[in-house]
Parts: sequence; C-alpha cells; structure tokens
Amino acid sequence: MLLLGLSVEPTLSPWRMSVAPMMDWTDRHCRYLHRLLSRHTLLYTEMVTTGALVHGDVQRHLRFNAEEHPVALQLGGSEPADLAHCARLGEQWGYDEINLNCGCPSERVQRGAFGACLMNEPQLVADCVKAMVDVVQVPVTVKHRIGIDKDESYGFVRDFVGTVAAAGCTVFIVHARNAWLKGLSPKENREVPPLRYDVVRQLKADFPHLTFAINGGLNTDAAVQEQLASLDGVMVGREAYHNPWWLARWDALYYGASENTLTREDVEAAMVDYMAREAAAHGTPWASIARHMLGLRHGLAGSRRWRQVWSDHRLKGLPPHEVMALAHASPVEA
Ligand SMILES: Cc1cc2nc3c(=O)[nH]c(=O)nc-3n(C[C@H](O)[C@H](O)[C@H](O)COP(=O)(O)O)c2cc1C
Repeated sequence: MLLLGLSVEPTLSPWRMSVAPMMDWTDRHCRYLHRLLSRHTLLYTEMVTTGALVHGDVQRHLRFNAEEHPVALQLGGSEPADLAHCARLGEQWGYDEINLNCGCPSERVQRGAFGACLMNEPQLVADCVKAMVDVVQVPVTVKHRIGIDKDESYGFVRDFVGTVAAAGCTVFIVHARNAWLKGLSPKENREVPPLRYDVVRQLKADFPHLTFAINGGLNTDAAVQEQLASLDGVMVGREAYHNPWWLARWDALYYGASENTLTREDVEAAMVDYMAREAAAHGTPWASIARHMLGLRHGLAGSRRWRQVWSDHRLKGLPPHEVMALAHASPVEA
C-alpha cells in the first residue's frame, strides 16, 4: 500500500492503533464490534487477574472469537510464577500478546498489590516480565502511567522503563498521566491528574529502540496524527467505546489500507447475526452484546431513540432482528 508515496505497510508497528483494555467494556462482544469497524487495530481484553485464572473458570475469562485477531490479553498480577502460568495459558488460547497492567489505580487492585502501585517496584515488574518472556513466544508488553501520586520527576518513569526493558519488555503503552493512589476514584484518576504527553516523547527520545504507544485523552484524528509523528502508536479508550464509528476510518487513515465500505446499518446487521449465533451457541442474551454498540449512531439525528430501543429490556424476549426493525421504525406519532 502506498502512503505519502512510500511503501509503509510492512514497517508499521503492530501497536500503531489500539483500543484500550477497559473493565466491563472491552469484552469479546465489544471486540467483535470493533473488529467489524477496523481490520488492523489491535484490541485489548479487559484486565484478567491471575487469581481469576488460577482459581476460576479459565474458559469464561479467556474464550474469544477467532475474528478478533490481533487481540492482546491484559493480565493483572504481581506474582512472577502465577503470571508466567497465566501468560502461557493466554498464548495457548491464541492471544497475540500478553500485557501486564501497571496502570490501574483502583484500591481493590492496590490491595492485591498490582496495577499502578507496581510502578513503585520496578524490579518486581522486571521479574514478572522476565518470568513471562521466558515461557511465551508472543510479545510481553507493559501498560503503565508516568508517575505515582504527586511525584512528577521524569527520572521515576525513565528508571521504571529502563529496569523493565532490561528484563525483556520492548513495548510500553503509556497512559500519560500520574496515578494518584489515594483519594481519587478510578474514574477521577482518568481525568484529574494532568496529561503530560511530552514525558512519553522524552521516553522515546531516551529509548529509541523501544516501542512506545501513547494513551490518554486522544479523541480526534488531529490528536492521533500529531502523536504518530513522533511515537510508534496511539491507544484510544473511552472515545473508541462511546463513538465506535470513528474506528471505521482508521484502516484507511493509519494503515494505508482500503476504506471500510460497511455502513453503520451493515455493522448493526452483522451484530444482529452475531447476537443470534451467540444466543444459539452460548445462550447469551442479545442485550449483553447490544450494550456495546449503543454509540454506533453517535451524533446522528434519531440516535437517541435508536439507542433507547436497543437498551429497552422489556424487549428482551424478542429476537434481535425484530429489535433492529423496531429501532429503525418511524417513531409513532403522539
Ligand atoms: C470503564 C473503564 C475501564 C478500564 N479498565 C482498565 C483495565 O482493565 N486495564 C487498564 O489497563 N486500563 C483500564 N482503563 C483505562 C484505559 O485503558 C485508558 O488507559 C484510559 O481510559 C485513558 O484512555 P482514554 O483517555 O483514551 O480513555 C479503563 C478505563 C475505563 C473508562
């Protein structure tokens, strides 16, 4: 493919565009939708804790649709042997990457001593990474913040990256704000600590051989393009979820690939087929799938009514193709 007159596709980083791991949001149904919209974007699972995989139902946590590739499994944990076990499971299940969560500030996660508080223990993270790298062939990556609490010193994150890279991690996904471990909810921790994109650019300058994808507040093409000029990739979270139709442009814009020719209605119809297959195969209620596509008509006239129909639980006894017909029917005159 030609982009700016250069043959770029073979050299594009697999981390060029990705949708962020988001608990309760980026389950396999959500990823199925995102994959209909973009063939190339890398998709992340919700965080799965090592405890859930060691003691829980592995199939429930790891099952995914073949269509989702490339798809990365995000793990939460801090025990090298458990992480190695879970990384191996992830590879066996067919995930294309194993990612370690060093960015989640939730107090529940802190009590488990993983997530963002791991940034205070770079050597432990390095041990975790090494344990995983030793047992899998797929890339082992780390998602982290740029600092903890009010410590904004660059040296903190630089040394974290240096220590973890020495253990064999070559890809860092950086949510470009600090995590404040006390006093903020996880939601506030995605909004209140200031974004400092320059820190990520400095990391790339200091570690040019490593891959850096930047994350946090990037919700327009202009913002993405600006970051791609100096970094290897952009990870988008909330905007991808709330406005998934944005992804339909990414293959053409960021991969030099052909335009996605599907319309929103084609995507909705494909989701309806998927709902019917999921109901037959696993008894999944259509509402568990439809909830992820409520942003599909974001910004269009009539989107509110369309969304209301697809989120109307009184319709749960209807087959999904009838719900779609209702969602597109003209509103009844008052
Ligand atoms: C509902 C929700 C759940 C999230 N769950 C996770 C998670 O499981 N693991 C993780 O690393 N980050 C998680 N995040 C953080 C996102 O991955 C991302 O870093 C953050 O939303 C900033 O990116 P954005 O501004 O593009 O949304 C979550 C964010 C949201 C909104």
